[in-house]
Amino acid sequence: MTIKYQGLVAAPFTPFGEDGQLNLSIIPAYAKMLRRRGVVAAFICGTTGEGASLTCEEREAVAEAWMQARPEGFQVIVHVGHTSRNEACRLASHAESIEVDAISSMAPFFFKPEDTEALFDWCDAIARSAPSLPFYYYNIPSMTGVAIPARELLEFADGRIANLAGVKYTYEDMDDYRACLAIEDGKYDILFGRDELLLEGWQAGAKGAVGSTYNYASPLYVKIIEAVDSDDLQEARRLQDLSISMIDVCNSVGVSHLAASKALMPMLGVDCGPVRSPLKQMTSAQSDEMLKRLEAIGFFDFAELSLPSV
Ligand SMILES: CC(=O)N[C@@H]([C@@H](O)[C@H](O)[C@H](O)CO)[C@@H](O)CC(=O)C(=O)O
Repeated sequence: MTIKYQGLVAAPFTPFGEDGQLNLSIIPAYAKMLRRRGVVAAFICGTTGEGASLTCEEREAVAEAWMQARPEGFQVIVHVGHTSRNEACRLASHAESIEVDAISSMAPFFFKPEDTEALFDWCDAIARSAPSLPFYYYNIPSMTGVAIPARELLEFADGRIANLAGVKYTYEDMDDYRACLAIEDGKYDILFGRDELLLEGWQAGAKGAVGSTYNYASPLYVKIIEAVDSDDLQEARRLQDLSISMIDVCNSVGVSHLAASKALMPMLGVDCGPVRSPLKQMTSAQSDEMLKRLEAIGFFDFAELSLPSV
């Protein structure tokens, strides 16, 4: 059952028009652009995709649009997590009915699972709603407030959730990350989710990584992976430092990292529009400031983009 995603998986932004409604028409160009820039799959409706701010009907429409648009061989993983288990199960069944490649769910983030068994029950119900699809637990304590070690969940669920494929691991606990990879010598696919630590994740044994900055800076990360794989750690560290500087800029312009980085997408030919409430939209002054600071760190060279005229 376990499939291994090898390489970069982007977590796409959900495209909205200026009216704040879905703009699905750009998804074909979005999928082609990702593929052309070295990305192997899309993890949709997650954090970057503002999945928690979409209705279930919108999430289904986004999943259908990616399935119709995806280039040959490009995989689609659908995040189906929700605060209502019934809705999460419904989204999982829908994902199975349109034959996506895998599903994933984060822990519920209002009423939270109090222990490993409660988290297992949550994942089990969702995974059973799409029994033919690989299921990934989405570990993202910074957003859910649930920091149950992923290794504990995998050990508890082992042999009980038939389609458990692994974890999408957006956390900095490298001991737990390594412990997940070590279970039966790599039985589970543990996708690394912290772009600013990709070097560390790859050294620990990651084979696949999911992230938001792979939407617009994938060439940089392709080079980090190549440098680690060829034991050129000095070069890998230099490149990872550029990623950290880029993320620092997007984190410090006065809006969320998500809103700041979504505003970069028109440069890639895919205008994903505004963010949805409650996130704050960037002002044009903030955007100009961000572009100036990105230019100063060489972003347009390492992300292989043209500097827009401002
Ligand atoms: C909280 C958050 O958005 N985390 C990002 C990272 O790619 C993150 O943006 C990056 O590490 C920069 O901090 C991803 O792990 C999220 C992700 O894959 C998703 O959108 O579901």
